[in-house]
Amino acid sequence: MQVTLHEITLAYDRQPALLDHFSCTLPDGKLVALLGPSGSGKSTILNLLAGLLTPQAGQIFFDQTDVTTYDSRQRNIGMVFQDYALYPHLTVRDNIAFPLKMARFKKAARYQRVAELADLVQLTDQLGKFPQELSGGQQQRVAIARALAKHPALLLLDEPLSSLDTALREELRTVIHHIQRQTGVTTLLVTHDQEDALQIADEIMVLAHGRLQQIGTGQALYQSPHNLTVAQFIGRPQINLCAVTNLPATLRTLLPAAQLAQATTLGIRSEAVHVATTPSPLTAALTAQVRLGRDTQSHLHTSYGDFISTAIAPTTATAVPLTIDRQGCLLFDAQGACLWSGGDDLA
Ligand SMILES: Nc1ncnc2c1ncn2[C@@H]1O[C@H](COP(=O)(O)OP(=O)(O)OP(=O)(O)O)[C@@H](O)[C@H]1O
Repeated sequence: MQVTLHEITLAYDRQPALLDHFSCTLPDGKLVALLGPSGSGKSTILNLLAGLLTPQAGQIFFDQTDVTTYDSRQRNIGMVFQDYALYPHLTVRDNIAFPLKMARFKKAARYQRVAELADLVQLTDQLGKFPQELSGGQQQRVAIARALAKHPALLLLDEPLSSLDTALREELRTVIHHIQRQTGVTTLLVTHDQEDALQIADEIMVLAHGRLQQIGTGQALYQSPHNLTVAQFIGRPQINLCAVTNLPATLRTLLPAAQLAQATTLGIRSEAVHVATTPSPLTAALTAQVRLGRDTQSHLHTSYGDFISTAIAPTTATAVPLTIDRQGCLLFDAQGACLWSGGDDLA
C-alpha cells in the first residue's frame, strides 16, 4: 500500500505550525526510515499516520483512499514502540494472539497465526515464556509479531531499537529487515540514529526544521545532499566545512568555477582528505590522531579550516602534505542549498 501525506499542516495548541504544508509519499512495500533531530516532528508524523492526531489541514491517503478522518481502528495499522508495551501477565503466545482475540478470531485460527509469526520472528521456542523472561531484543520481536498479527497494511516502528544495547540493536536491525522483506508490508521506521536508517531502509526521509529536507537512498543522501542540513546529518564523522573565501588556489582549481563563484561554503568528506604522495602546496598540522578500533580519525589544522580525516594511517608526523579528492567535495550557497557535489560526477 502506498501512503501519501498531502500538504499537511499541524500545530500544537497555539504554537507555530510544526508541520507546514508537509508532503511525502511512502512507496508501496518499502521500508522507509524517518530520520531527524530530536523535536523535528518524527513522532508527530507517526501519530498522524496512526490516526492518533488529526491535521488542521491537508490529507492522508492510503493508496487512493482518503483516511484523514478515519480513527486508528479503521486504518489497519500495526505499531511498535520503543518500550515494547507487552502485557506482562500474558505469555509470548498470548501477547502475539491478543489483537486476534480482541477481533474474535477462533482459537485454532489464532494459534495458527501465532505459529506463523513466531517462525517469522524466530521465537518458536519461547512461546510459553512471559515477557520478563526474555531479552530486550526478544521482547521487541514479540511486539513486532503482535503488530503484524492482523496483516496490517502499514507497519509503524517508533524508535524500536533505542532501548537496546549495541549488539542487540545490530541483531534486531537484521530481524526487522528480514521481516519487512518477508511480509512486504509498507513500513515506516522512526529513528534518530542514522546507522539504523542507513543499514536497513530502502529510502530515508530527513526531517528538520518542520520540513522534509530530502528523501532518497542512503547513498544518494550522502553523495548528493540537497542542502547543508542533510550533508551534516548523514555521515560520521560529520562533513568538514570551510568558508570559500579562505580557500587556497590549489583547492579552488579542483572545483567547478561557475558554482564556486556562487558558493559560500565548501564541504569535504573525511575520507577525501589524504596525505599526498608527491609534493603538495596544501599542508596541514596534524594535531591529534584518535584510534577507533580499525579506523583512525586524524585532526588537521590548516589556514582555511580544521578538518577530520579518516584516510590517514597512524603516523608520528606533526605536519603532512595533503591531497583532496574532488568526489568528496560539495559546494553550498549562503542559504545552504547544495550547488554542486563531487558525488554528481559519479552518477
Ligand atoms: N502533545 C503535544 N503538545 C504540545 N507540543 C507537543 C506535543 N507533542 C509534541 N510536541 C512538540 O512538538 C515538537 C515535535 O515533537 P515530536 O515528538 O513529534 O518530535 P520527534 O522528532 O519525534 O522528537 P524525539 O526524537 O525527541 O522523539 C516538539 O517540540 C514537542 O515538544
